[in-house]
Amino acid sequence: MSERPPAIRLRGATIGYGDVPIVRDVDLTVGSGEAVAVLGSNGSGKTTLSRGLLGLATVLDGEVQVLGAPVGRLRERGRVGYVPQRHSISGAVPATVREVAGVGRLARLGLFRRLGATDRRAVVDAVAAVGLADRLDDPVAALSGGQQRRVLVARALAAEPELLIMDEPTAGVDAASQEALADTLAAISASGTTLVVVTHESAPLAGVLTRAVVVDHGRIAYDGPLSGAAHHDEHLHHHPPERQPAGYRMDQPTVTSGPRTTADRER
Ligand SMILES: Nc1ncnc2c1ncn2[C@@H]1O[C@H](COP(=O)(O)OP(=O)(O)OP(=O)(O)O)[C@@H](O)[C@H]1O
Repeated sequence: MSERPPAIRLRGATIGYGDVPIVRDVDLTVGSGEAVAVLGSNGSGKTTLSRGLLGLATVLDGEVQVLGAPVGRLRERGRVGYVPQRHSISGAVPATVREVAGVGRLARLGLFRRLGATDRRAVVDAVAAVGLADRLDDPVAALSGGQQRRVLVARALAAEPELLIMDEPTAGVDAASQEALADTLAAISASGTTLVVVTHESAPLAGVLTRAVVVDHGRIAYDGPLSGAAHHDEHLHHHPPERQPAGYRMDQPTVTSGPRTTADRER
């Protein structure tokens, strides 16, 4: 048995935006090293739950602890990696794949440190892990949407986080790359990293994710083996959402992007 605290611990947690609750009265413990799928229909609250773990949505009631610390109080933020729900990196930023992945590594080091040889190697490894080794020095703007999505995954991997939270990492990613991602996540999981993956398509990652949490109208409707989740989530095969919020900048450190505003959502 691990002596580490649970990676995630929610007790009576209500999470929302402003003073509007979205996820209500949730109890959930994810042990260190677990690999969990968060499933549920569009709008059920999956993203809000994951953003609550990152301090990007408001904890309105109850307790939310991440890696043993109340949310927002974790000092080394690079211990938690996040792949946000975006289909691609919006253009206009003249950065290369290596540079974007490097930003993820900086989140671990603190922004004013420089990348050393070990860090640079971790960045290259992360990019290779998502199958983009041959695109390292290409501008991300020259990549396809699915490839840009993989760069976001590499950015999170580069920090070698203890807890990796991914929102729809396989959306818009082709089958071969999904397989590569599954292999990468399997390796990370085997090394002890805790995985929480919000997804509409658990099949590509079924070999990695063992436990499923199904969110329905802001509450947990099922928590058990992934194999038993399907009939609790009749919307599992719905298409992932199409939203692409404005104002997103890929040069932001991994977990510091602010919550979406109402204005963003209405665009
Ligand atoms: N920034 C926000 N401000 C206010 N309400 C929000 C915000 N983000 C999401 N919501 C609302 O919270 C509810 C749950 O949204 P959430 O994104 O958590 O759902 P989801 O289960 O991840 O859905 P999807 O599968 O479509 O991504 C929705 O009703 C949505 O309108």
